[in-house]
Amino acid sequence: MAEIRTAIGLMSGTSMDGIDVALLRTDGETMVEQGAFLSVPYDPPFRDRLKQALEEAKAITRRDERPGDLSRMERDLTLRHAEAVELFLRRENLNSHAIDFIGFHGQTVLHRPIEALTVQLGDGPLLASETGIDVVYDMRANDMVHGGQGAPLVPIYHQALAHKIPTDQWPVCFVNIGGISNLTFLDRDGTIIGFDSGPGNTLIDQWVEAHAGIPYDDGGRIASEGSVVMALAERYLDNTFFTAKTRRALDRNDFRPPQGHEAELSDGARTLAYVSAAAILKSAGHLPGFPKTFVICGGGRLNRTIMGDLLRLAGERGAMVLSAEQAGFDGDAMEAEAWAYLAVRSAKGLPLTFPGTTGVKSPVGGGVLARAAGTQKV
Ligand SMILES: Nc1ncnc2c1ncn2[C@@H]1O[C@H](COP(=O)(O)OP(=O)(O)OP(=O)(O)O)[C@@H](O)[C@H]1O
Ligand SMILES: CC(=O)N[C@H]1[C@@H]2OC[C@@H](O2)[C@@H](O)[C@@H]1O[C@H](C)C(=O)O
Repeated sequence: MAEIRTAIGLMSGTSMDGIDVALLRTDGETMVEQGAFLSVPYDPPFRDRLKQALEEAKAITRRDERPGDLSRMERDLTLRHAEAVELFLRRENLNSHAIDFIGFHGQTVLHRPIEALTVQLGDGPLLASETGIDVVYDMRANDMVHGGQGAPLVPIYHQALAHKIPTDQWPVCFVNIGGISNLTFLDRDGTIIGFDSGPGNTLIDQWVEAHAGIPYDDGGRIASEGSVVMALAERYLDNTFFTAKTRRALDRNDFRPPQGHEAELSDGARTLAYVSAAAILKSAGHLPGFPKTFVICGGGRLNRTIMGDLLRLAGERGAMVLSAEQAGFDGDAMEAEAWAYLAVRSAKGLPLTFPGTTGVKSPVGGGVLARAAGTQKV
């Protein structure tokens, strides 16, 4: 029997809302047993520093460069991850010796697949020495070296979970609506296709922050009071990203929020919620078949306006839309779980990405292993 490992996954996503911590026991293949989950939010000043880091990162031309405050930021971010692990272990009454690996995503500050440039802030060796646990980090870079888009990486984890969906409901499409949205299409013949599908919550967050001073539209309530400004929605949906022949991984800055004068608060939120849902359906047009079931994960599933639009748009084409929870999963924990799963795969030398998921030439592994004493490439 394949060896079972215990791993902690750490995700700090494009929404920059905090650090998600998830425990997973897995063989890195079909055996997956979910454990506890903890979300540690960033305080507003730290979020502001992260936003500033995205600006400073625009100057990076080589992935090891850390202009401006980025070195200090990388250290502070890593120490916050170490604190999150410590808090998690304490709360779960676990000893660090019980954990084989940490899968450390870090914070993406720049992602330019056309230039084969991806930068995640996160110091693996520092996290390993702070926690005393082996850390697998930098899991996107090797994919890009081999011609991939460097994202998404979560599809292979979705595949490991998908057996929970009854086979008569396949093909199934997992959709993660985070800062950016991405999807994974799985069919019974083993087909696995994944790509970024559009602006998830980023535009909505930026809109309500600029015009109402709040970080996100809780429950989609503001949007529910507005109407879609179709001309504005179409401007986003006409972006060449949706019609290009090849799928491309997105950077947080690929879509910009509307100008203040283009809509009033609730109409803007309503329009951007519609854009989030319609973008997913538009991107799904590039799949080899239309899914029978959509499973919606990530924070966007809590925006009832986005979910309502998805139900209507997918329903018009005969598909069912389920939240992660309705399908038997934890929609908040899934990405952090994925990073734990990927860490175990990386340490076992199993591929992380595939031609159908990132466009990489052939399946490749990735990640760098930082031993609690010393670093090596895996
Ligand atoms: N209760 C809620 N109502 C509406 N939206 C919510 C709610 N909770 C979270 N969100 C949205 O979800 C976002 C966070 O989602 P999530 O944590 O899945 O993203 P992420 O992991 O940071 O991003 P990515 O998957 O792109 O890396 C928030 O920024 C917010 O827009
Ligand atoms: C470069 C980068 O960090 N991309 C993220 C981002 O957030 C969502 C989407 O864009 C996805 O491509 C990816 O994260 C997920 C977890 C992934 O790689 O599967």
